[in-house]
Amino acid sequence: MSLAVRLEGLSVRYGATPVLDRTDLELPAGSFTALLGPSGCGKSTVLGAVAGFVHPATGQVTAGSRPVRGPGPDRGVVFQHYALFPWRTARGNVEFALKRLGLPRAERRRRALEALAEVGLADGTDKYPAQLSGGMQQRVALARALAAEPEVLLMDEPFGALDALTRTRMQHLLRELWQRRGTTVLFVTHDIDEALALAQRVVVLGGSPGRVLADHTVPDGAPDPDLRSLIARHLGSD
Ligand SMILES: Nc1ncnc2c1ncn2[C@@H]1O[C@H](COP(=O)(O)OP(=O)(O)OP(=O)(O)O)[C@@H](O)[C@H]1O
Repeated sequence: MSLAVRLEGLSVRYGATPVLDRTDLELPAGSFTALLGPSGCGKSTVLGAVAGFVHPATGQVTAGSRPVRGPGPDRGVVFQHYALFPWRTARGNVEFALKRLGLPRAERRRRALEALAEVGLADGTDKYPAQLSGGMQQRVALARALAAEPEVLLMDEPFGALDALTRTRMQHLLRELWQRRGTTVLFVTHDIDEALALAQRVVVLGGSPGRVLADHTVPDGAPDPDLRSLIARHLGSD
């Protein structure tokens, strides 16, 4: 089993405040893991450490075979707030993100159009963010992350601002994309049902400073109410 991401003894402090305490986590290549936990337990901090935005006080984060020293194109990030440039079209936003890869213009365009089609926005490529719904803007953000062909997709409550129906649609889209592409996904949420609907594995973070409280495999097939209650208990016991 090859690992896409490894956290070894990761501790993070913001100033004098410890936020994560010696956290270990391994993400096998191609896996889909949800990171679940109450507000403030350090979920975004774990994701930020893998993305390379947050630096460990102690411990190490490895992506592929390389220690993480900062952001890189091997790790794509999707946030709750889409952070699109309002003055660029959907295609322009995706193409712009590809500039840092040093790809020729024609290749940037090809990849942008392909990624936008993959997220169901083939007809919206020339629209500006203000002309797109929240769900569509999040599709652009997803296309922007996927167009760089990252090995790891890091998602921080990406559907948290969407209405229930759009959210369900986006969850289906994400599952499909993951199955098709085999990208390793780390998905932060505080919604237990979202975690169980999407992921193969649910890691519960909690405590202050945060640490891994539980790590569950999600069986394929029908929802498992016992697993749901067990995870809910872990969340409640924080
Ligand atoms: N840049 C920062 N400077 C200082 N404290 C921070 C910073 N970022 C986060 N924190 C604090 O660190 C703790 C963990 O934050 P983090 O955002 O990782 O938690 P979270 O579990 O993702 O929370 P939420 O579900 O609310 O997004 C919180 O107490 C938060 O207030």
